[in-house]
Amino acid sequence: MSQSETAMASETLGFQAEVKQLLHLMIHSLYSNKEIFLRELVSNASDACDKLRFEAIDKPELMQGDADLRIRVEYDADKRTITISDNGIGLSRDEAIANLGTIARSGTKEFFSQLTGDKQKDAHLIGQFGVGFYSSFIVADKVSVLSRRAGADATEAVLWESDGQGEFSIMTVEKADRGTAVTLHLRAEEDDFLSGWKLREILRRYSDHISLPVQMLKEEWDSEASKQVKTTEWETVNQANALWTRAKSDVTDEQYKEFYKHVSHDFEDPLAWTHNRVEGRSEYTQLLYVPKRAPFDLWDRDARRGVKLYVKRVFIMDDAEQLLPAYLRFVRGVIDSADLPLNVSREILQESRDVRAIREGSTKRILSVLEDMAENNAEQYAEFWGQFGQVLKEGMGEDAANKERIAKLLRFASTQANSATQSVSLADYVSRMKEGQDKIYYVTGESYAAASNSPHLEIFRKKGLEVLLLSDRVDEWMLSFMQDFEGKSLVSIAKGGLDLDALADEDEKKRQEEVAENFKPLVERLKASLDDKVKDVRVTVRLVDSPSCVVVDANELSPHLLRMLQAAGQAAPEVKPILEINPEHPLIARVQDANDADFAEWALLLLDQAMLAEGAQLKDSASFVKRLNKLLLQSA
Ligand SMILES: Nc1ncnc2c1ncn2[C@@H]1O[C@H](COP(=O)(O)OP(=O)(O)OP(=O)(O)O)[C@@H](O)[C@H]1O
Repeated sequence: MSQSETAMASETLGFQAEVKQLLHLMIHSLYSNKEIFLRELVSNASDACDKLRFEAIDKPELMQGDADLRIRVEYDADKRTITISDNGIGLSRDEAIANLGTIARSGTKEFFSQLTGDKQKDAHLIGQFGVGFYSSFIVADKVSVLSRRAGADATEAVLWESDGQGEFSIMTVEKADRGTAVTLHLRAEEDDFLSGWKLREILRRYSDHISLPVQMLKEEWDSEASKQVKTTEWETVNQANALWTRAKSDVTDEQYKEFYKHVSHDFEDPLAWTHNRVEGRSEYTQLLYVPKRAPFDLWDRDARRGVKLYVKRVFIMDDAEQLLPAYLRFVRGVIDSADLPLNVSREILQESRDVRAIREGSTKRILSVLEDMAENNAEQYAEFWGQFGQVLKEGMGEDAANKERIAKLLRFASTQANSATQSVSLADYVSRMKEGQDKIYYVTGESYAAASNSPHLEIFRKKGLEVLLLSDRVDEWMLSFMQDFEGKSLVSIAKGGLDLDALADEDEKKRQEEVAENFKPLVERLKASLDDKVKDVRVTVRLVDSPSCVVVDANELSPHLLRMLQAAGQAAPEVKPILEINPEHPLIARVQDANDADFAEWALLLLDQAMLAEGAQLKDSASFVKRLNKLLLQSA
């Protein structure tokens, strides 16, 4: 290496606690997959070259006469080292400290709290997190990073070194050329990697898709020494063209998968992908992937998104959020535009017609991938839905143009399957509708258990009518954008008067009217007694086993939504419930016979227990308990 190390301003710093934890876990859980360190370091080197190429659009002087970007992998069998070097953007001293000693991603703490100590589970989690640079320590007991930032003087280079135990040292040194060289001092048992053949094999497997040349020194057979010896000539060991520019037929599934790992920093294979060249009004290539697993920061609105933007093969930016709507933020991949200017900024992206065309086209593509999966591979779709269903639901509100397609992709829990798994599509529901049924019924609740035990379901269960059970946080919001599906309106069974007329025969209707008439005096008495606590009291047919329930008018916010608003600290209007009573329940007969002194207590009890069943918290639970005990004793 052509540097003279002047020990200037050397300091030793500690890793952030999470880095220490990550290093420890990684070494122990990823050991069976250790060759991935090379993929990660080559991937970082390639990113560094991409970044330089982008910065050089405005500042061509950064190239300093060396515009042939490339990555080199060398090994030294005597010193037992492997060095991965690039002539990319490089790191300044401050950047080295910030990027190679901390993890600057929000949610890192929460992520680490999920780790269990179980190697296999943790390996998955770490994979999701992205192992990156730190994977070097799986095979190395000392790592040196020598780097000079593009544009910085030769004397402003930096040498970062660590044994991965908790600290790293950093000093300012000299480096003749721009870029980064990462040198791994291999652990004693890792000598296998000190082989040109072995390293080439790993590079072809994991890094063939890298669009820059990955070079190694050519080796020749030396018959005198009876071994392969290195020459001084560099040769390129990968295909070195951008994978997405190749014809589909020239790319194997394995290559697609490896490329996915490079762009997504994911550890696992993707679930599906779509690769197309779009021509016409706007010209671009898209290679988009649906991951298998949700990243740990899927719910973080500021988390990085996954699609990289290239313009004519030049990397422009990571996570260009304009390229896909937010509800598809789980998608990873690359979009390469032939139309955008190279100096495109985030502001320009926002206004660009080309970007709009790309977004619309890419959204349609992803929806097609999902539709295809839903139709032809239900098991895979179920896996997708389990991970990303809640995010896709946001599309109902966010993407009016594709609402109908998204609606078909939705899956719900329902009384038919009687399980919390969301597997019922609206089309399934419609195909099972009873004769005379013209509505799609649903109920919302804080949890699956709350929804599936709702007293509102009683009559539906009795009549064998299917009801969708909704309990995801996003559901109430989604429902406000979903009035109907294929001409059938969606109706909450906990709102408004229940209109099951279409399903009741004449005798039943007549009987209901008679019952309502007979109970009029009781209803009036309850109204008077509960007064300002309820909006109305009425007799219902929706209950079978419960004596009472509460509902709200069809145009009012559901109690569940109100509670969510309150929990989020938002001002929520006060909505008085409508109390409905089940005339067939023995307790109602009991209330009817109560004397004036007890009647008020019974009325409150009917209301409070209905509120509880619905999931509300009572304002005065102590009085409820007292009242309950008093009335229990009376009937003993
Ligand atoms: N060869 C390199 N040249 C310049 N900067 C680098 C190089 N390698 C790493 N870095 C810097 O160090 C940072 C951390 O790298 P690391 O591999 O840990 O994470 P990452 O690539 O950002 O993402 P992930 O953790 O998902 O792999 C990078 O984001 C980059 O800024």
